[in-house]
Amino acid sequence: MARIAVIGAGKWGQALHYALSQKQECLITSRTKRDIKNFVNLQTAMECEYLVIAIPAQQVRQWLKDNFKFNNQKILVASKGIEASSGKFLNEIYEEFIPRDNLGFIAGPSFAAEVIQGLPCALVLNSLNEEIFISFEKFFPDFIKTYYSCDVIGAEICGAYKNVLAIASGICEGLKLGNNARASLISRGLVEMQRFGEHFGAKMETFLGLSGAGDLFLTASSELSRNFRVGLGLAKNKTLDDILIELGEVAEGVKTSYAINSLRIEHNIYTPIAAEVYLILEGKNPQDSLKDLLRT
Ligand SMILES: NC(=O)C1=CN([C@@H]2O[C@H](COP(=O)(O)OP(=O)(O)OC[C@H]3O[C@@H](n4cnc5c(N)ncnc54)[C@H](OP(=O)(O)O)[C@@H]3O)[C@@H](O)[C@H]2O)C=CC1
Ligand SMILES: O=C(CO)COP(=O)(O)O
Repeated sequence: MARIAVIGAGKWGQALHYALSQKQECLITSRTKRDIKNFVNLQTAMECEYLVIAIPAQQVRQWLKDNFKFNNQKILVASKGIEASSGKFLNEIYEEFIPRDNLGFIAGPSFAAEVIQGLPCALVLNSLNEEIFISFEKFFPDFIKTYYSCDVIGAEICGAYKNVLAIASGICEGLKLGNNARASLISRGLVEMQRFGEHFGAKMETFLGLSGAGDLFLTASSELSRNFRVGLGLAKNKTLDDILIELGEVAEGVKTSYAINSLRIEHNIYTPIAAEVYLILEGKNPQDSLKDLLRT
């Protein structure tokens, strides 16, 4: 009997399933049935001792309410985002359903499209309980180097915030503002997300490592990123609806922009780039926004 299962067979769930199938049998399940080796129903997956959950951040609460039965499973959360309706981080939502000692959170630069080809990458497994890291690290294949961190909130904020910054970077690219502008935006974005994180107790070093700078540099500089592609579409004055239909996959930065906007107002945090992304999503002209951000 397999001891580990992935829940959610989107891009990231399938890539993690591929990776976690290298050393042992790994089950996978999803809302929509798929022709994938070891695809099982949800009940069978839920019987595993170890679960990796890769569903969009905005769906997590409802999914947990409707489907999850806690049976002392150890869980790695693979999603990146902040719940827009409440401004809650994913660790806060999961902790409403599962004891925190059973929870871990994946962070770090990891495009599913590369992981599923077995290309090397490094991930951080974040948990307040180091035993979660020790339990899960042995499941990962040689091409994924894993690190431990206890800075759960830092990892959550990095993974969510960099998606919003990737939208801004995609806009900058789409408007052909040049490499200098993009590097300015990304590095200022790193400072911005660190300032936001500090407010919630995140550690500075998390922002300088794989979860922060690592994932931000990756996502904010590649068309492999869905969030970056949302930015490219916005720069072409496409409607958000058209962009998301064309994408056909989740771009977490869109809803997370709304969450960050509410949190920055509530907590009075200076987040100029995320604020402009929010305004663009609400209809501001991207060119005006980038001018407002980059001019002296
Ligand atoms: N793709 C990547 O490179 C990476 C993605 N992530 C994060 O992983 C998460 C998932 O992303 P990804 O897999 O790429 O997204 P996709 O859009 O490829 O897939 C999302 C999957 O979530 C499932 N899903 C959607 N809504 C629900 C729901 N209400 N209940 C249950 N399942 C649902 C769908 O399953 P079904 O198709 O069966 O309906 C769908 O396949 C995101 O938070 C993303 O930021 C993190 C690192 C890398
Ligand atoms: O989180 C990711 C890579 O680490 C994937 O980013 P996108 O969702 O923008 O494709």
